[in-house]
Amino acid sequence: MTTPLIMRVMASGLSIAEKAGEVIREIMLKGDLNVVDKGQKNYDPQTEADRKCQQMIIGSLSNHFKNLRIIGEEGEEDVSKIPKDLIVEQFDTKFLEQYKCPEAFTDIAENDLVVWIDPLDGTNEFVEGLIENVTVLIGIAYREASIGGIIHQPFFKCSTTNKMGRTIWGLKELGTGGYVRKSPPENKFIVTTTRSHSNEIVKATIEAIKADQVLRVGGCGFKVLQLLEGKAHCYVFASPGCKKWDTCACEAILEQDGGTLTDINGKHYNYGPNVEYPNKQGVLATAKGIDHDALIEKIPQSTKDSLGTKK
Ligand SMILES: Nc1ncnc2c1ncn2[C@@H]1O[C@H](COP(=O)(O)O)[C@@H](OP(=O)(O)O)[C@H]1O
Ligand SMILES: [Mg+2]
Ligand SMILES: [Mg+2]
Ligand SMILES: [Mg+2]
Repeated sequence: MTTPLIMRVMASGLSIAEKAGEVIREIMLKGDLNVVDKGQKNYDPQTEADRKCQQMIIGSLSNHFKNLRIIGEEGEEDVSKIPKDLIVEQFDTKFLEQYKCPEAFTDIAENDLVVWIDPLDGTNEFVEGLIENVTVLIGIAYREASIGGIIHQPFFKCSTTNKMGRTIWGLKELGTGGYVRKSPPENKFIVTTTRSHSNEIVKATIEAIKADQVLRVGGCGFKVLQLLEGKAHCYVFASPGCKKWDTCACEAILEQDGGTLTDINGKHYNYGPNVEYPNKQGVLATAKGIDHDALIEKIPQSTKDSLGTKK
């Protein structure tokens, strides 16, 4: 019997994400990030690593899955022009040997899926040398909902093996892997939020939550890792700045872990092929066991009004 598509996409994504991590470390070591500002109004850096990893991920997935719809942060790619040495052929065989496809996903076809790629999440922090914040995000949507995700953290150093890089994954109805989940402390309430994209509404919303501690770090992926590993109770970003490629992988992993990721009104985003890219109603995520609805109640009405309530 052939391996179901969703398992092959996951296994290919796991291998590609690891290789993308190597590319990011190499470029960092070389020392020239070759930064371009792609922002219209505000500074929005893109480095050599964002560009090369996007080519690697899109080129490699398209090589195996010709009809897969892939949307990447750095724009359209002409797959025929992607250098051959960036193509990753491997599938993570350990993943395929260890896990069986969930019953609900055995009959998925390529054109039922949309894959959302953030080749390097936390670019601002990468440029500033805060490398722990950097992740590679591959999110899989089926029938408009996020069902699978991969977060690779290239600069994570394993304390026992000293190996650089780790890959965290989640697939609906199957489970998660690559990390050890931890609950956040019970004696205080910690919120994590943006470090480099704040504004008056973002600040006022954080104030209203009255957290005991506010962590300001880069990247949607890194903030969700903080929720998985008990470093924060919730992630609050009352801004339309995050895009579908930031949240798709994160949502699947966090929700499979028992947490929740929605907009600030508690609604899940639609990750279908024709949606707008910005998450216009912001991002609200809670770790397993944290009351998501209670957090929504704490968001000021003025914030909800300013971000709107439509899809
Ligand atoms: N105001 C804004 N303008 C552009 N991008 C924004 C943004 N606010 C958030 N983002 C994007 O959302 C991701 C997480 O942001 P933050 O680190 O501030 O929490 C980053 O992804 P990238 O680093 O992949 O571009 C960042 O660029
Ligand atoms: Mg991003
Ligand atoms: Mg990015
Ligand atoms: Mg970017």
